[in-house]
Amino acid sequence: MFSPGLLRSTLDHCYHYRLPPTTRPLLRRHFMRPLSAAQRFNKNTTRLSSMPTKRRGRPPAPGNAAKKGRLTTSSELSGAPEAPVQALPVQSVTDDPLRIPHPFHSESERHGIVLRDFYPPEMSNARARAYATGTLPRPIDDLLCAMADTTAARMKVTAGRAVVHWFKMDLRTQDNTALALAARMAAENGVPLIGLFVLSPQDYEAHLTSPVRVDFMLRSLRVLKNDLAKLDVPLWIETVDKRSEAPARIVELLQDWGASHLFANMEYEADELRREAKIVRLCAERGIAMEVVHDTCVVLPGRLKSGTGNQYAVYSPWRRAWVSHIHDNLELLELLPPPGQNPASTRLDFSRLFECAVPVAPASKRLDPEAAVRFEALWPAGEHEAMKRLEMFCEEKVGGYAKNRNIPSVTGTSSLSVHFASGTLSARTAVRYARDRNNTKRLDGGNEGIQTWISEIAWRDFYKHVLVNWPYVCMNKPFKPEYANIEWSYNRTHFEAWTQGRTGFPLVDAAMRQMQHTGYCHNRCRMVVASFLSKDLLVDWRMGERFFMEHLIDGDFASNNGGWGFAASVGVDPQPYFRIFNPLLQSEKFDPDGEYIRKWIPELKGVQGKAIHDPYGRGAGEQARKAGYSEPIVEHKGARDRALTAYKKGIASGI
Ligand SMILES: Cc1cc2nc3c(=O)[nH]c(=O)nc-3n(C[C@H](O)[C@H](O)[C@H](O)COP(=O)(O)OP(=O)(O)OC[C@H]3O[C@@H](n4cnc5c(N)ncnc54)[C@H](O)[C@@H]3O)c2cc1C
Repeated sequence: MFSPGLLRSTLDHCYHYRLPPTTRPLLRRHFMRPLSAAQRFNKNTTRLSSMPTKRRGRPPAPGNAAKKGRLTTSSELSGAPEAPVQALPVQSVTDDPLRIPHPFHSESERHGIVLRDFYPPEMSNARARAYATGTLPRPIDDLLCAMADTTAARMKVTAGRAVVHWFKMDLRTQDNTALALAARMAAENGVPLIGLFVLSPQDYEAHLTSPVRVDFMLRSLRVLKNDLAKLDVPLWIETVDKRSEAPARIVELLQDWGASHLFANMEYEADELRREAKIVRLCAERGIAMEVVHDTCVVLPGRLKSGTGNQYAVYSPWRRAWVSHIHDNLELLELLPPPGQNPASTRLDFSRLFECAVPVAPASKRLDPEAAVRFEALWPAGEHEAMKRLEMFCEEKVGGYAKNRNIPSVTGTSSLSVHFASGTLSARTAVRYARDRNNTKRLDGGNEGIQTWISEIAWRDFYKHVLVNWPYVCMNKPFKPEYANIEWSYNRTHFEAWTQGRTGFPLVDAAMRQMQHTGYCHNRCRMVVASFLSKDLLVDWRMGERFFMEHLIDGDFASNNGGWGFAASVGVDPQPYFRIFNPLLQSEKFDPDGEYIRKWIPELKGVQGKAIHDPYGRGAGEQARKAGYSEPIVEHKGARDRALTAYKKGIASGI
């Protein structure tokens, strides 16, 4: 059973969406205010306009969804044809100034940054700012309103034949908020708990999920399925070809199983928040209660406010607030138990569900057999492996973390990001485990390695907080909208040299080869290569962001976007854009003996001394050339000047 403190915190996680009294009227006001002419136009012409209706960048028809039930008609949710629309005069979308795309939108489409199969053109900077100021509802507002509007309906729902937990990026049984709540409800009502996982190949395309990440998730699902089976809990895996069909299919499954409660943890990306808002409403229409709760962060996004009542946009003060909030609310670090045993009758009553096999990856995301074996050996999957890795790191490495974490040739970091990204480990468990090993039992005192490591996990929370409050970062816009006006380069030769580790800058090349080979790259090296692409090559940072997502095993939208924002100076980092990494100095400082470079660039194995950092500039050019290593594709000083000019001009352009 849960302790009182833990129960409180769980309910807080669960019912945060019922909104603090001060927020609720605000949101209500926002959603109930009369529609502007432009909004009325958008609402009426959604199907007449050329814009697709399912996309990350489009807000819900403002002010309306809840009241008019626009999002909850079954036909819209199921994608079935609707009754013919009365022909309305076709007006230009430019009637709504916020719908005018950004002037450079065709560049971002042409270079695969905005995926037009799924999303609208790149939005204007004005539209991004409208999200920032709350003039446009954020995706989280959609979900909060859906939850608020369905409260009465959900409260009335009585226990059905089963309770369902929908696993998403929370592939674990330990300390899983929604799963624990589902399990408790099932136990209290004497009905079985059922696990559900929805595999959507289209989502993998739209979200650029890498094949290694899909492979890791599927392997983790196998572990999860076995663990649940020991508790007589079935795990049903449903493949939904069209992502727009997922909401209706989920409801259908619940109805088949006679389940009247569905639990899920919240995911903070725009598509997911909007999808969950739809499912909440659809479920409520069908007499099913869907509960979406916070779980993935230690501190709920949006919970911490600065002295002026605003959301923090800078990490350091936010982290101080994060630490003191946890110290004041220690129940945030209490861990939830795994589910208990299902009734024995489950095996009979739901026998078919136990027969469900974990599918193979969709064709476009499948690893070749050699790579599959390699990645399985490199990255054992599942929550037991995550715990083993956490214990081993805290026993052997965390003490030296502050000293070693920036040295890529040393295995000084935890490599747990893959587990956080797939949810095989909760961030709470990691923080709690490390804190308990600290002599002060504080997050900001005692062992320096532990403190530093916990503050890195705080970065993960911070970037999710940024994503929730500035959701346009999830719609291909930079956090600082005016940085969208920089005239980036789309030089294919440069970009490919970067992706293949052939830029002639050894540290950059070593890092990119590490990523290609292992699906992972050291944090310092991620910063160096991201800075190199966006500043030295002036290539649109979003091409790099995409490439990372397509190759990383720990690809996580918020952290990846945050990291790119930091390195390209377009994000929350308060440092000015003219702080430009010098790849040579970075190499000398963080890989002084060239150990990391030699490991990943066999062509340079024989290069001795300091020449390893710059073979062509330091007398080892002939040797490097003979071994087939590229010459530098740019000259840093000139590239730096070019970047400074382009940044300055773009920001000043005032678009
Ligand atoms: C350009 C760029 C892209 C990145 N893309 C991703 C990504 O897709 N997914 C991802 O998980 N991390 C990303 N990061 C952050 C960071 O590089 C990785 O989290 C880290 O290298 C993972 O290694 P580790 O688990 O050994 O980290 P450790 O040093 O052991 O840190 C522990 C945990 O803290 C979190 N963390 C550490 N540093 C950061 C950071 N800078 N930002 C956010 N969280 C952090 C991670 O969850 C990490 O597992 C990116 C950083 C940059 C600069």
